[in-house]
Amino acid sequence: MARSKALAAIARPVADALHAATAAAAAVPGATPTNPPSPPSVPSGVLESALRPPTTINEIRVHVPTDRAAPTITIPTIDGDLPVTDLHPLVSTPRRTYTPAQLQAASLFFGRPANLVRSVTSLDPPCTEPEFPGATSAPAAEHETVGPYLGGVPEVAFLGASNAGKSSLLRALMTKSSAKAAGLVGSQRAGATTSLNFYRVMHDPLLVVDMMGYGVGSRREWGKVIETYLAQRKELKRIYWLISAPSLLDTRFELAEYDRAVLDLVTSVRVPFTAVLTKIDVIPSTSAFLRCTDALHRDLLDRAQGLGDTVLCTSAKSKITPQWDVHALGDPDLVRSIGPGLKPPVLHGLGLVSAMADQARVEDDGAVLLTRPGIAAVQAHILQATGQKLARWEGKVTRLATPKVPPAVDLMAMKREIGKAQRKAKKAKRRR
Ligand SMILES: Nc1nc2c(ncn2[C@@H]2O[C@H](COP(=O)(O)OP(=O)(O)OP(=O)(O)O)[C@@H](O)[C@H]2O)c(=O)[nH]1
Ligand SMILES: [Mg+2]
Repeated sequence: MARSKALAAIARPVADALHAATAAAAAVPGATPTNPPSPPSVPSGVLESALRPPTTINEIRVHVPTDRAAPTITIPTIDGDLPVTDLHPLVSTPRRTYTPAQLQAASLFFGRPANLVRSVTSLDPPCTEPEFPGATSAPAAEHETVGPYLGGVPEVAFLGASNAGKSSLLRALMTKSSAKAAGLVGSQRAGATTSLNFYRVMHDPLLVVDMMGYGVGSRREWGKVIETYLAQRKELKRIYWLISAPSLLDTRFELAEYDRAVLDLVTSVRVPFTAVLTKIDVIPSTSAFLRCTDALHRDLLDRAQGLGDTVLCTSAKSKITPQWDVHALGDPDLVRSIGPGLKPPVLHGLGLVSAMADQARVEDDGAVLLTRPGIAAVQAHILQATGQKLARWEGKVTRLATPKVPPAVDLMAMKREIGKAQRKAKKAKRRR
């Protein structure tokens, strides 16, 4: 009831904002969002405040001295280079950390067969008024409720704009065969998922809901379904709000108008939520990665009233080679030396993501290949959000003769391997 009231209070402004944003996008077919003016540079005095992230991080410079003295990392600002230690409270990502055993336990849980148990296209009361103007016209809606069958089971939902990567992330959480059997596929076409789809792993008391998207490519009546579901579903324990890295790169690190409106909606329904930065494999550099997470944090701080607790970073691609500066941010010695608070896995960059990957492998040319970055962390997060006991699954991990998930990344070993591969490559080059 309280949720409904809160929703009623903001539904109209949200719908208006969605209308404005979607109509603007629809007005010029194929138009890309106009780039906002560059944010002003921030004087270092402002950066000292631990409450707000910086509004500019253009580039990070890393200087690693040859004499093994402590390296320095600086960020250029209008007041000169700012040592990165000063930025620690601002640029570090507060996130839950999981032990390797917990991550393995979560993967083990999701490694079992999962099913699509229900698809819902419309919720009672029937939707009569379009809430996402600018979207295409509606097919005849089939009205149904989620039903008593699924009542009482804690659930989490994947919310995000069309094409944000919701279905792909869910597919990455499950085994290939479960995802195939459940018909869970990602699609290049925005608006591919047209219903609320409830998935369940075995008979465990946990449902993961893949939602239809909002924004460009969505349909009018979906907005009402999304709002009603978020506001009224008492089983909903946590919302995972997905923002794709390509969309942030396109808009020069600004959230789209409709994403901001949805952030306000999510905040108003008072369901805890977690932001997920998806498709991190397309991010071209460490500084772009920092600016993506920074943009999300800024909006979470400004608008989410402390409800959105963290930013998880994921790629649904099974293997990625980040193009980031491996030596700068993945080097544990370096990481340790730059400041007490700035150590893995809190650090942005490769250190953070590789710590979240199931496995990191060094290729012959020294490139690092990460397997399923962020996926096990999302699995563990979901288990915690729905009250599953990770410890119960940890026990099973140790009893398994061959754990399905490879051991967690050893950054030191990775560093040694990178050095070895690079020396080998150099030698081969000299010989040629
Ligand atoms: N590079 C890259 N592409 C991705 C990733 N995740 C999803 N994609 C692609 O993004 C597109 C959209 O993915 P979906 O999972 O269908 O997105 P969605 O949010 O479910 O979209 P709707 O169902 O339309 O709301 C597909 O072409 C995917 O292959 C990722 O981690 N990396
Ligand atoms: Mg989908």
